[in-house]
Amino acid sequence: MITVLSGGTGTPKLLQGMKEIINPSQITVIVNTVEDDYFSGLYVTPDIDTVLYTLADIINEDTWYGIKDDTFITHEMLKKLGCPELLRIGDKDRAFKIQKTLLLEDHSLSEAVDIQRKSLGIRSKVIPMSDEPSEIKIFTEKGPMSFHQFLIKEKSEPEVFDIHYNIVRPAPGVIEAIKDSEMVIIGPSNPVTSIGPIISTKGVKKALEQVSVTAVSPIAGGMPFSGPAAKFMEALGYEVSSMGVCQIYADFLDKFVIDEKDSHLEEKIEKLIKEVTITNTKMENLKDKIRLARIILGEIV
Ligand SMILES: C[C@H](OP(=O)(O)OP(=O)(O)OC[C@H]1O[C@@H](n2cnc3c(=O)[nH]c(N)nc32)[C@H](O)[C@@H]1O)C(=O)O
Ligand SMILES: O=c1nc2n(C[C@H](O)[C@H](O)[C@H](O)CO)c3cc(O)ccc3cc-2c(=O)[nH]1
Ligand SMILES: [Mg+2]
Repeated sequence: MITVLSGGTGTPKLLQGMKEIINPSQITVIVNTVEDDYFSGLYVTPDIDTVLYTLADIINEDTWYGIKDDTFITHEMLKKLGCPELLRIGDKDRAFKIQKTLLLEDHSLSEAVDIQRKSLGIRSKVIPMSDEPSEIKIFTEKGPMSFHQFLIKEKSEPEVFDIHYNIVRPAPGVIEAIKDSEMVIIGPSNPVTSIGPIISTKGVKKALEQVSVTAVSPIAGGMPFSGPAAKFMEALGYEVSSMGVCQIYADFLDKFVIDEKDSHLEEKIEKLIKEVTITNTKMENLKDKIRLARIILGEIV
């Protein structure tokens, strides 16, 4: 069994490559829930839905959220009716979110996700990091705001001073999945607001210290490939580099895959962890994703 820790963009790309070279039923994905929130009365779990749509091959790869070729009739009508949504939710995607919201009336989040996973014919297990609600606050020059206000309304522009989120208990199966795994892969997701909440979940760090953990850097040449990771790492006092990412994971990390642009960091990183692999970590197409997955899985495939 391989367990993967995931957010909603970088790691789902890697999952596309992994499921091509190992039996999907051998994969368990533990997903970030810190951004989960209500929009238009629906309980939206962005990273979970992206992972489910990716494993079901229906993800919109232009945005890394929502369903490909979806329509936005309800979203546009809501705007006309004067109750616009912060998130641009598609019509099929909305149906999926309505189903999850209804399931949550008498199921936990992890039970609801497992029912939706099966309804999409996905053989990999998908587990939310926790069944407990999280709350995240981004402290900026414009004052404290929610993750989506910062990301979407403010387009990640304001300067960030700090990030706070509450520590939650793991969902059933999270600690067991880590402990029973041949290897745990930390995908190239935002180390602060995607992987940070997962490794801060009670008992997860201790479990990671007992197994083989490999991570892929979401940073190359001092820059993230996308999104606000640089601002968040700076706010927490980490260098915006693969070295900074390595320091965030240093307590439990065994192997680290970094980009060719960071080969100058190899020696420094090897002082912290056993094994460094240098390769092209940019995933532009399925070939890239399979090549990177093969390097990470090594002798397992
Ligand atoms: C807003 C976004 O959060 P989320 O959608 O949850 O995304 P993740 O945290 O899962 O991933 C963002 C993370 O991914 C890195 N990324 C993107 N493409 C690539 C790639 O081709 N290779 C690679 N090694 N990393 C990639 C990117 O730099 C981001 O840091 C968010 O927080 O950004
Ligand atoms: O940046 C955006 N992210 C959108 N996201 C992604 C969401 O903001 C995620 O939290 C981020 O990708 C970070 O994980 C959506 C996710 C969904 O599940 C459904 C709809 C959306 C819509 C948007 C959007 O309009 N803009
Ligand atoms: Mg996310």
